[in-house]
Parts: sequence; structure tokens; C-alpha cells
Amino acid sequence: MRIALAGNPNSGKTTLYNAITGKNEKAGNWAGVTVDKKEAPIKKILATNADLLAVDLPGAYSMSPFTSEESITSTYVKNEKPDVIINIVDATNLSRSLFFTTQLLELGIPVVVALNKSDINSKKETVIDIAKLSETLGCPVVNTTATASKGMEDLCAKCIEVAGKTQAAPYVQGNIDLHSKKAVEDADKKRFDFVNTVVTKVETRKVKTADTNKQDKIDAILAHKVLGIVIFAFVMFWVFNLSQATIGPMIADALVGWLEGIQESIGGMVEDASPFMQALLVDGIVGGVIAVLGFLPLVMVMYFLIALLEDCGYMARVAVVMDPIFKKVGLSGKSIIPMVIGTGCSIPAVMACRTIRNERERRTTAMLAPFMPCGAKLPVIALFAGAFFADATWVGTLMYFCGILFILLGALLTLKITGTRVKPSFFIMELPEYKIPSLWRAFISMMERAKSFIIKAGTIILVCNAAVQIMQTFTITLVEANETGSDSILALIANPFAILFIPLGFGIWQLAAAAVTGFIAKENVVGTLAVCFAVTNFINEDLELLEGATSSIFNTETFVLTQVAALAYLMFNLFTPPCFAAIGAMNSEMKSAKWLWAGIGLQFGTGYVIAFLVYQIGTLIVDHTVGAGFIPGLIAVALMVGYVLYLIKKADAKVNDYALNGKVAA
Ligand SMILES: Nc1nc2c(ncn2[C@@H]2O[C@H](COP(=O)(O)OP(=O)(O)OP(=O)(O)O)[C@@H](O)[C@H]2O)c(=O)[nH]1
Ligand SMILES: [Mg+2]
Repeated sequence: MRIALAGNPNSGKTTLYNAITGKNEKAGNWAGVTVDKKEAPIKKILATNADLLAVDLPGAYSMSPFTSEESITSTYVKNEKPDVIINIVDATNLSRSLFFTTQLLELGIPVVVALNKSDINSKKETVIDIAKLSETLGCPVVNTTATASKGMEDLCAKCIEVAGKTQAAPYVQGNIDLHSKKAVEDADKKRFDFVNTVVTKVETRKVKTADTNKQDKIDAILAHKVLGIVIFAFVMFWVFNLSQATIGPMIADALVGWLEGIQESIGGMVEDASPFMQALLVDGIVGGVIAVLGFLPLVMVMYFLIALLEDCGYMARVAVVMDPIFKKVGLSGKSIIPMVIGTGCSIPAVMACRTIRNERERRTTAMLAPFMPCGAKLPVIALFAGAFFADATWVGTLMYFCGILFILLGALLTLKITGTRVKPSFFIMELPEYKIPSLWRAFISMMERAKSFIIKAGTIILVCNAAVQIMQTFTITLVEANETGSDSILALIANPFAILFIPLGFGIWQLAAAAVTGFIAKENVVGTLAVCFAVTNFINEDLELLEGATSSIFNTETFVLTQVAALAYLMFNLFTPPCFAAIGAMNSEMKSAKWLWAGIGLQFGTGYVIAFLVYQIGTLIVDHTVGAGFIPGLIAVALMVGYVLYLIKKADAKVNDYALNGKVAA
């Protein structure tokens, strides 16, 4: 038996789904977290009857969808005909929620209403007469608190009870002309009137204005147009400080020590094997994986903090703060949600673009969201911040805000190139109430993400490291490469790229190889460097600054990477296209090959130009002379800029053309 969970955004569908299925799908304190349907069997303890299947759906305000994720919900309940619908209603906002409820009740599928967040109602002394509501709606109503798994048995029992039965709809719209805006509006108004009479009948509120005033006062500061941005910068600084400079590295130190112990014992076990096999297993596979895993605590602390910020309702305010800025470049505050999600991983971030109604805005956001430093890029940031910049915190924060800046610039460029005159899209975001974030939920969310980080390290990263180790050990004729590996297969493949990177300050084959493997997965940058330089522990003293600017491993006899070049390299890795998986997600959300290739082109262009500017201008400031490869680099950058200007001009001409024709017609 299939039970669909449907209801308004942010009503607690996913939390309830997790409670009855034992899954850990992402829930968050804002509207539009779930963008795709998810299915899982309901836990046996909740129902004596076996095969119950729950389907979590994206939030919807009505059966006539506005956004593509809303249409997933309406299409699902209409076409897939679930056996029962659990309509999750936010009990703190009955009048808004029941609009959708009355529509669901018209479908002829048995409905059970879950009056969720009933804990908040008890606190606020809002009382809802369940018996009366159930009688008026003609379906069972159950009080639930999904966060505490309360009311779940009752809910499941009611579902089994109503399955296969018919319910009379309390309100029937009748036939109207769906093409007439007026007719639809009138019908909606009538429905609202009906809902309001129901609410007045069943709900008694003890009005507590003091409470809402307190929220408004906090919002006046946190969502203030200027102060809000300063506070956001301050908050992100602390997120990076705790995750990358203080708590994160402390835990990482202990973890790496322990992992190195394991590596040694594995080394002991294969003492008798051939030197090649030893190197492959101990340095290549185990060493490379450990180098990446060493950063796990940093990533976990960051995930934990972001989860807390999401849960308390702060991130929804950030969207409001950013809205006016994003509007100027043709996006809206809605685009900030994919970016917040992007600090975890670009794939769900790109998928979250579905909540954006305007097609151009949606594609632009999907193309630019990967500029946010995701969890996989964090180890790269931490490595370079630690190795080259004693104060690790500002590097991470800077990269975060550079990500936002490049998103804004990219959006502006896209706007100019597509030649669209911006019709400001309205951004209405319901601000969730502030609440004390749950440490437990943040912990669960952190563990869920940590699990995928570990799995990735043990699979893709492991295989890549092994491949890199093998390619570094042998020449193309399959004899052993020299000590430095400069005649190895890896060097052979990486050298052409290294030449392209000379104007960016890192024309070194090892670094080029790491940047290239980074397109498979960004953690590979760290893994490949670990294998190439035979370093396992990037966290502790190995990388402490030497006197002067650069760290020990990047300051060998063969090459010296300056601080400026290191920053350019870091930015190149962060702001070129994301990993292949994220590009796949971009492809499926954009649904246009032209946009996809333009997006990848823009990402490559951005990374290259930024790295060039950082390296050349930085070198000019530090050494009073431009860096290597300045002229060829300048030509390459000028060509890219020229091409973009040409596209803008072409778009402008098209727009003027329209304007002219318009005049003629008038
Ligand atoms: N106090 C309280 N909070 C709840 C309850 N159920 C859910 N929440 C919170 O409400 C917020 C939204 O929960 P989600 O489960 O993500 O809501 P959703 O309906 O799946 O939202 P979308 O996927 O965006 O449509 C989260 O911050 C939850 O912790 C509840 O019973 N009581
Ligand atoms: Mg959800």
C-alpha cells in the first residue's frame, strides 16, 4: 500500500517521512528543501500490517502548480493514484494549509490529515478542536509532532483504516473555465472563504503578540539590508574559523595520527612484497586515501555548523538579505538557497534550482551554484590555507565570498549575453520562525554527509590514487620512471596542461595532474598531490611554514610555488567546472545543451582569468615584475574577454532591433 505525504512547504513532510521510515532525508527550516519524490517502506513497529510504502513529495501550496517541484506533487497524486494521502498540515498555520487540504479531498483518494508541529501549538496555547475539524473535513485528523516521532502509530493506523474507503469532499469547486483568470481567482477566493469559516470554527488562539514582536526585532537586525550582510560575513568567518582553524584541525590531528598507525601496520604486512606493490598499496592507495580522510573532521565541523544555521532559521534570512543584490543581476533571493546547499555539495544544490520559476533564472543559478566551495573543495582550501597562509581562516572566508562574487558577476554576464530585459521576479519567501536548533538533527545531518565523504574516499578517490601512482611509476614503454617521475606516463599526460598553466603560476606537471584529476572529484586534488609528493599527513607539522613564504613540499629543488601562485592555484581549482557528477546534474536541470556548454565554458573562463589575474597582479605587487608567461596569458585572456564582449554586443543589437521594430509597429 502506497501512502503519499503531501502538504505545504516546510510543514514537516520530510521530518515525518524520516520518522516513519527511519531514513535520513534532508529536512531544513525553509520552504523548498525537498525537490524530488522519495520512497521507502514504513517501519514495521508502526503498523501491524506489513507492506506500507511512504512517498515523500516536494511541498505545494495548491494543486495548480507554479514551480516544477510543485508539479511533481500534483502530478504524482493525480496520476500515480496513491492508496492513501497523508496531508501534513502545519498546525501553527491552519488557514493557509487547509486550502491545499480541501483540494486533496476532492481527488477521491482517502486522506488522513496530520496536524503537525502540534508541540508549538501547545506552547503557544493554540487549541484546535480535532473532532470538529475531522467532522467538517470528513477525514481522520491526527495530532503529530514529527520531530519527536509523536503520533506516528496513530497516523499509520488511520491510514490502514481509511484505505479503499470513500470520503465525501467538504468543498467542491464545480466546473470552471480554467483558462479564465477571473474564474480561477473567484473560485480560489470562494475556497479561501470556506477554509476561513472552518478555521474560525475549530481554532482558538491565545494571541501572544509579544512573541511575534521579538521575532520581528531580531529580523530587523539579521535581515537588515546592510547590517545583514556584515553579520553574514561575520557568521561565515566563524564557521570557517571553527571548522578549519580551531576545532576541525584539533580533531584531524588525532585522526591522522591514528590513520598513520594503520598505514604503518599495513606497510609491515606487505614488507615482503615487491617495492612496486609496496609503493602502490602503502603510498598510493592507503596514503592517498588517508590524506583525503584527514580532512574529514574539518568538513564535518563545517557541515554541523551549517546544519545548525539552517535549522534555527538564519539561512532563510540570508536569502532575504541577498535578494536585493541578486535582483540587480537578474536573479532573486531564491537563488541563495541552492548556494547555501552548495556549501555541502553542488549536486543537490543544482537540483534545488528546480524551485526557481523563471527558466532563465533557473538555468543561470544551476550554472553558477557550483562556484560555492563545496565539502569536497574544503580539503583543497584547508591544504593551501595551512601550507601557505598561517592564518587559515581568512582564506576560507575569502573563497566563500569570492564564490558569491563570481556568481553575481557570472549572472550579470549571463544577463547581458542572453540580452534579456529583466522583469523583476517577485521573491516571496515565507520566513520560518526562529527556533533553538537541534544538536541531534545537526549531528545526524553531519553523519549522513560524512558517510558519503568516506564512501567517496574509499571508492572514486582510492581508484584515482591507485591510477595516479601507477602512471607515476612507469614510463610509456612500461619501464620504471626516474626518481622524480618526470618521464612517467602521468608527467606525459599532464605536461601539455602544465604549459597552459604557466601564465597562471603553476606550470608544474604534478600540480597540473592534480587539477585534472580534480575534475573527476575535487578531493582528488589533495589525493593526487599526496601521491605525487609521497605525503600522507597534510594536517600537522609536515606542512608547517618554512622561513619564507612557501611550505616544504612545494619548495623542492625542482620548483618553488610562491604564495601568490598557491592562491592562484587554489582559486583555479575552486572556480573552474565542478566534478563530473555535478556537471551531470547541471545537464539534467538545464535541459539545454547550449546552456550546458556555455556554462562549462564560463566556468573554465572564470577559473582561468581569475587565476591569471591573481598570479600576475600579485606577483607584480610582491616582486615588482610580472610573472612567467605574462604575454601568452594576456593574449589568451584578451581573446576570452573579447569573445564575451562580442556576445554582449550581439545581444544588444538584437534587443535594439526589437525596440526599433516595436516603434515601427507603433
Ligand atoms: N517544532 C516542530 N518542528 C517541526 C516539526 N516537524 C518538522 N519540524 C521542523 O520544520 C522544518 C521543516 O521540516 P521539513 O521536514 O524539511 O519540511 P518539509 O515539509 O519536508 O519541507 P519542504 O521539503 O521544503 O516542502 C524543520 O526545521 C523541522 O525541524 C514538529 O512536529 N515540530
Ligand atoms: Mg521536505
